[in-house]
Amino acid sequence: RTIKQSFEAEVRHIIGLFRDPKLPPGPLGIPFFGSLSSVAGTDSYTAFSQLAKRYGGQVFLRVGKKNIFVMREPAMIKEAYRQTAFSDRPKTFFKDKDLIGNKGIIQSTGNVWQEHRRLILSAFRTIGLKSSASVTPRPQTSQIAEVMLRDVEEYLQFVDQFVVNQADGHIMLEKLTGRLAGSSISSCVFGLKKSFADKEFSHNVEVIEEGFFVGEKVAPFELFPLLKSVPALWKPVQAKLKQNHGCTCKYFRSQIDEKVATEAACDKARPDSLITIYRNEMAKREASLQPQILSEIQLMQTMTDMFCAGTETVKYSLMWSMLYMAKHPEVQAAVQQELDAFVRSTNSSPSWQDVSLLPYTEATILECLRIRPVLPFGHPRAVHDEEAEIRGYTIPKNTVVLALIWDIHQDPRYWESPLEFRPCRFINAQGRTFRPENFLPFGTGRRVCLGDQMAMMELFTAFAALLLRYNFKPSPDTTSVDLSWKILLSLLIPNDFRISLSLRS
Ligand code: HEM
Repeated sequence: RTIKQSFEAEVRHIIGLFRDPKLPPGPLGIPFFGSLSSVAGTDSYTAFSQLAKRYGGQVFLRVGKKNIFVMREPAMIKEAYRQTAFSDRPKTFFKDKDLIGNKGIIQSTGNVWQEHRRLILSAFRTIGLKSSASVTPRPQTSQIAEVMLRDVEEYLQFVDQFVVNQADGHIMLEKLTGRLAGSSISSCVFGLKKSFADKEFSHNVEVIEEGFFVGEKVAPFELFPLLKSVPALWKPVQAKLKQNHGCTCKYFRSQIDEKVATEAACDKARPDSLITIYRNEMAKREASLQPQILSEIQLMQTMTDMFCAGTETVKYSLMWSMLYMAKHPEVQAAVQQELDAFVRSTNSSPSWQDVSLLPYTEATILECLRIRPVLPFGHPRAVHDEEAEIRGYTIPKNTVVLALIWDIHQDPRYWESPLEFRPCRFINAQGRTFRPENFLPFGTGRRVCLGDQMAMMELFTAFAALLLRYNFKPSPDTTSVDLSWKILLSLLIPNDFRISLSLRS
């Protein structure tokens, strides 16, 4: 009966596609499979990019059970992503009630999302992770910059060990870089310093990393939910999802307890973490009997989300920057020259507070984010409650929406010689860095990345420290640096992260 109903629904849907002239252009597809054949055989990014080009800058298609709308024109993306109608997230298994449901910040929607986004933004301003309107440097930001510098110093001690023993060192370097990104979130956002040697912390970073691989396994079930009726296929994936979710919940629950236990020693008038600010706000609302959206469970999911959003993105961005330095020794030398001159004149290690004095270093990081944006189609959005309108097209309810940020970053209409690695494109005539309007590594619109400034602070601090201390070269067992890539769920990651580091004299 279910199969018959599904078949009828398919036929109705396909007929609908044929008849609706307001849908954006795209391939027609066949019952059950939709346009699977148009996207199979290559990675998802390339497939969507080719289709969007073929259909004039946007494409609407159906793959299995999902409607997908893909855009590659920056003006259209900005217009769509400003609208509430395009601000939802796809309904995936992660949104099931016994997993994440409507919690946290990444998957949540409606009031829950709005309240959490507002609260996190305000907490980030208080902590010093987001600029407020004022241009004067804030003491909180310089304190955070110091904390990041200390995390990076610990990272370098571990990287030194890898430099001594380089056998399989690239795997070690990748793991350490993940831990650095995680420890920054912990110390700067949660106000809890974590040592790289802390086993529980390292395990949590690994579970979050593994989440992306598990997410890949879930994808076929999202497209073809009928596959879930084959227990041998679905049960192991479902069990892994639940196990990892349980593990992260337990870890972040313990982090809240740890923070509460140390809170007494903190200055309550100057809260130093998202945990404290969140709990203070919760208590305030409880006292004034306001309807409660905030809760300990919501806080736990919000912490998980911040950790997920901020760990792999920063880790892979740093890995790409190391690969690009090994590939472009002339850029590497120019960055090192700028950094050496800074250290000679100030006798101190560069932190985020010095970014304006090191424009070429910052420009090199921006160029890495342009040429290898780690979220090349952003984080998927969705149209849910009602259909949406954009440029005369109607996008039906329940459509997944993707923005091809990487296509924009490689488009010769917006960038001169876009395939070349040229940090100077981010430096203006006055010698200062700037961000062109079609530079979108952090997305755009209502759900634009909340951690963009934090990410830049981390990348700058770590990249500057790495280049001051090491030379990057191709690994001796390869002929040249491999800049090829693959897609891991929604991340753009290096195909082969083999690289050689040596201490500078
Ligand atoms: C190089 C590093 C990073 C990159 C390239 C990046 C990029 C992005 C992108 C493209 C989005 C999707 C925006 C959209 O839906 O339109 C996003 C969302 C988000 N990012 Fe980042 N991100 C980075 C680091 C961080 C860090 C360090 C944090 C937190 C500390 C963070 C927190 C978030 C959150 C919470 C969201 C979801 C926002 C929402 O749904 O309202 N990100 N990021």
